[in-house]
Amino acid sequence: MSAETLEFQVEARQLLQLVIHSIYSNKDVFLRELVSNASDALDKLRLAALRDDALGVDTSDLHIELAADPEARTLTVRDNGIGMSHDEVIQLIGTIANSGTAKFVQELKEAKDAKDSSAAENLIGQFGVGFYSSFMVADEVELVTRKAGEEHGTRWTSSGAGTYSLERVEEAPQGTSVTLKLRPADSDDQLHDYTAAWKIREIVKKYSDFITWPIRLQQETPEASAEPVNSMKALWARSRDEVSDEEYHELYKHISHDWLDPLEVVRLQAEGTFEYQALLFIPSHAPHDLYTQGYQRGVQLYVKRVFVMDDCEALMPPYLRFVKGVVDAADLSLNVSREILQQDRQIQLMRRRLAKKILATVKDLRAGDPEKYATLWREFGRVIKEGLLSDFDNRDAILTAASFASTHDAEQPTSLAQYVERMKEGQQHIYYLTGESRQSVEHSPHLEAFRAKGVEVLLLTDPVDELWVEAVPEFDGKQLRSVAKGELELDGETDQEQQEDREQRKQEFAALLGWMTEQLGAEVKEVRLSARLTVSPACVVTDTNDASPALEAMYRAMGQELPHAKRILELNPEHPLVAGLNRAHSDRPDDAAVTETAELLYGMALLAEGGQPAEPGRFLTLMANRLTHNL
Ligand SMILES: Nc1ncnc2c1ncn2[C@@H]1O[C@H](COP(=O)(O)OP(=O)(O)OP(=O)(O)O)[C@@H](O)[C@H]1O
Repeated sequence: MSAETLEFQVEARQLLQLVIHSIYSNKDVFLRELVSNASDALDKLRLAALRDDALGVDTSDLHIELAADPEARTLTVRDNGIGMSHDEVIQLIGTIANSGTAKFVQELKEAKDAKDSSAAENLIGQFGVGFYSSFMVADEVELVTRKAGEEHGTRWTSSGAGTYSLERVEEAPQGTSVTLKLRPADSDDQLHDYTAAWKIREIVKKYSDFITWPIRLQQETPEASAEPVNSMKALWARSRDEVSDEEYHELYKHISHDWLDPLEVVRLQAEGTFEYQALLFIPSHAPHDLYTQGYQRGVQLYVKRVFVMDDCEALMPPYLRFVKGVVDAADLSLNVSREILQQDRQIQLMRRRLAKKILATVKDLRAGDPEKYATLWREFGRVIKEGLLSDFDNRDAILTAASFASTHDAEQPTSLAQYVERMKEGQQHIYYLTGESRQSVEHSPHLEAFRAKGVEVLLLTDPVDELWVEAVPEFDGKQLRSVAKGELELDGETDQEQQEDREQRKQEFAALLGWMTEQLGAEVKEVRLSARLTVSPACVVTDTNDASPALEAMYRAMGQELPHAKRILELNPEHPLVAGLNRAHSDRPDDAAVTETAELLYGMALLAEGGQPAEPGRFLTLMANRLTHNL
């Protein structure tokens, strides 16, 4: 069969261009990526053979082989793993499945155009370019592969420009070999001589020592090739002081496909009836697709050092899906299925313990390394808060680990414990305000009385905040209370005098309030006086037991319709506009100007909280009318 020429998918082509003209300084990592892929392929083959007797493959000597030819300037990475079919080669090598690719490529291009090489390097580091990193060191790459169980193989070749060729190979060994036609060494560009045995050894030791398959370096004398370059020691089974941070970091990169170091390493050894070892990593940045459906969790399951399963969802609750690592359990079958794992009581206990350990680590970081903690919370706080809705057992641990923006400090987020410490005398509640952005909530009229009295309010602007505040009743015995809900009674200040004052005001405004409630009845359930406002004339609040508009919108987006709850319009009786409206209503109850002003007041209250009137056009016409009258 003759060769076919195919085009790379657009994003893949763009990414390749950026890799070829790479600004990524550490070129050595290409070998780590190829060895990592080869190791995964061996894991997959062993599992496939275990599950399917009929596959008929020889798994007695699974290994990775590195062969260099200094004359021809080639380096080959060969494995006798699972291999790829013709279609898989197109799918896996010719395209990039990652959903964030287009955005990543765009950002990378911008960084390159701006000649900002550190930003570009950082972006590549966050995304990882896997197999394509070969093109950092090679002019041409050839991949020959035969999938286990198939008869023919496939040869893929490319120089990394727009296209690649595919060709059927009648006789190919099972597995995959990748041959790089190396570019000339250039020490200025950190492009080393990758045909030198010492260099290859150095790279493998540094990046791939823990790989559980033998990595053999083919040399002139066959005897020398028998000894693997890597030690193959499972890092999770070794004690902490035997393993360097670098070794942990390289294992993390292999598991996660991240190119950056993890933020924190977490170890756990459980002994007793159900023995397991866990080596977990908290990444230093959130992946692009953390919030997309089907995001794969990165915890791998091993049974007695043998890889069993990738992204094992039974080992981590969904809100800790960003955690990567390895769990090695002693007493499971190699054939264990996902379904069995989900139901296994021991696994459930393990999952609970792992979650607790991660949360305890977050808490410890807060005290011991505030800078790391700040990064962690910035990157993953949003997803950890999802646990407040699903992990009842760990609710307190999550609340304790969490940070929130607050009116106390424009820059520094606060913990709930710190908030409670700062609570004013007589204050019984933890106050919060939810909204779309810090900017919109900070200017919300709902905060006015709190600001005036110096009472701190948490500013919650993640979508998940709307949900968990409904589900979490209290922290440390203090109830959480929205400043935009219900009747405001600032704690500890309902003294006799104020009560009387309020009663009198109510009577003065009773007629206006009754009339406005009727006028605006289609949209609001009540118009009343406010204790919240000191500057603005009006604001809208949600009744105590009703869902906020944001929550309603959220349920709608999830395909669930909540009954629409009308809200309450609150007026500030001290504001000249409200006082004037009250007078005008009692003097000229039938004047259209009074009706229009009442409607405008409601529209203004909606705008003040970042919303908008139901009919913005009508609002503007009324406003123009009123302004014209005043000229
Ligand atoms: N040696 C190999 N044997 C079998 N399949 C392979 C081999 N190398 C690559 N593949 C397949 O090609 C896919 C793409 O590889 P590539 O290195 O580009 O990305 P990745 O390893 O999935 O992720 P990342 O880009 O984050 O490193 C792999 O997921 C794997 O399915």
